[in-house]
Amino acid sequence: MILELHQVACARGGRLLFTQLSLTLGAGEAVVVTGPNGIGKSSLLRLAAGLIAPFEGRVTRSGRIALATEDLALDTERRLGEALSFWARLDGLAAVDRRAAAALDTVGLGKLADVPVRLLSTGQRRRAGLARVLAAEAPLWLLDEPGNGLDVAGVAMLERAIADHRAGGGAVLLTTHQPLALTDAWTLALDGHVPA
Ligand SMILES: Nc1ncnc2c1ncn2[C@@H]1O[C@H](COP(=O)(O)OP(=O)(O)OP(=O)(O)O)[C@@H](O)[C@H]1O
Repeated sequence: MILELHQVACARGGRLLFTQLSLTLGAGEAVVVTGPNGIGKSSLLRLAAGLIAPFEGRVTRSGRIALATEDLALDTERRLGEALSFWARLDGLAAVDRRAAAALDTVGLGKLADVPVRLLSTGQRRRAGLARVLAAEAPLWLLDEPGNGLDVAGVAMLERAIADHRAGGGAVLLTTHQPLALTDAWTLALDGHVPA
């Protein structure tokens, strides 16, 4: 088990968003969270990441996580390669520069390692966010709308990265409004968990 949510309820701003949500993610599994704007998809990822506490129920994780949201979480003043190495070092990983370079190559940004993060385009920022996830080598990926702003090749790269991560025993919980080609992924429709 990489992630388990047991009978979880989530409240934000004093409002109950969803209740009675149970979910188990094991090695190689992927769950796609669906639902309309504002239903609580990002909140669910934050719960899974441990950034917010459940109102009720229990969240259990067995290892490190890599979370990618709208916020790039890379130092905008650093060069891209250095910004990625910084995170990998913080995660206590070895060979951080090599790891960062490999991740940048995978997302197609290998030539931009020396460019300051603030100069990246929208899609390049998305790719950089995925590079941060790749470099973290965490078993659990939590991806909030990872395809936003990506071109066709970028979406294909994202799908491949997710497949490789799962093939290596990782798990993925993600939200998306756009269709992504993910083999044998479960869909979790949050609509079914909105309190009456
Ligand atoms: N820090 C916060 N304090 C209070 N309310 C919040 C907070 N963060 C989110 N909310 C509220 O929680 C609800 C769910 O937000 P969330 O971002 O989880 O939705 P979502 O399903 O991801 O939406 P979208 O599809 O638009 O990204 C919204 O009504 C939002 O206003």
